[in-house]
Amino acid sequence: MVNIILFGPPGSGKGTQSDKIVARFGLVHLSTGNLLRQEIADKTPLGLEAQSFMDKGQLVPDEVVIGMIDTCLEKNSEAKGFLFDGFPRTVAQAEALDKLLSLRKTAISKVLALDVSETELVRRIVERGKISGRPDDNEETVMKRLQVYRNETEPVAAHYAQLQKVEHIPGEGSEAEIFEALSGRIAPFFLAKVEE
Ligand SMILES: Nc1ncnc2c1ncn2[C@@H]1O[C@H](COP(=O)(O)OP(=O)(O)OP(=O)(O)O)[C@@H](O)[C@H]1O
Ligand SMILES: Nc1ncnc2c1ncn2[C@@H]1O[C@H](COP(=O)(O)O)[C@@H](O)[C@H]1O
Ligand SMILES: [Mg+2]
Repeated sequence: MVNIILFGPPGSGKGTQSDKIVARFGLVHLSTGNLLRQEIADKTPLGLEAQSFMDKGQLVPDEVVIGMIDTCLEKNSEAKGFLFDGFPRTVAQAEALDKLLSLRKTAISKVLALDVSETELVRRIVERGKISGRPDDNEETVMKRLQVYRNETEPVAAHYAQLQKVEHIPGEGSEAEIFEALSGRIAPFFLAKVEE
């Protein structure tokens, strides 16, 4: 299996690039943000619990998102690999993911981290807020989300850097350029499989 974490702060382009990556490589896209927004739209108890955290730019409790990912891994047991977007966001989530994958005799192949300046992140999210309908797409909430990212999510990169799994990719430029840079890091995992 090929398991990629697309890592980066809010607004760095994870969702945009995920759509292109799954189309090219056939990985299953697991975006915890999208899954949580679907739970909210469906008015499930999980969605109701998550909504208050999301609207304030806070993280949803670890056990909630880890449970969602476990269910998705189970449902997609035949997948050739996964593209994780917005997960893991805490070291506890990363450790849980490593365990869930190892139970399935697989592991994270690569963490691709998109680097974008804070000014550009805020600009993109405020712009996206004009059309997204996301209650957390406004300047006040994005500042909170960036603070949470620095405090709780950046240590996830350090966790995978210890395992030599992290590569940084410039996240500013055209979507096509960024996609080619990401694809160039993912393709070798598929070539290696063919040569085995
Ligand atoms: N290379 C780029 N240049 C300029 N704008 C971009 C680029 N890539 C994505 N965007 C725009 O920036 C906004 C944020 O992108 P996207 O939704 O992909 O980010 P994200 O990392 O998934 O954010 P979040 O974590 O908040 O879900 C979108 O409106 C998207 O169209
Ligand atoms: N992995 C996650 N852990 C905790 N909370 C999460 C996680 N993924 C998403 N969330 C919540 O949803 C919003 C939006 O997420 P996006 O990835 O930006 O769509 C995030 O601020 C958390 O509240
Ligand atoms: Mg996104």
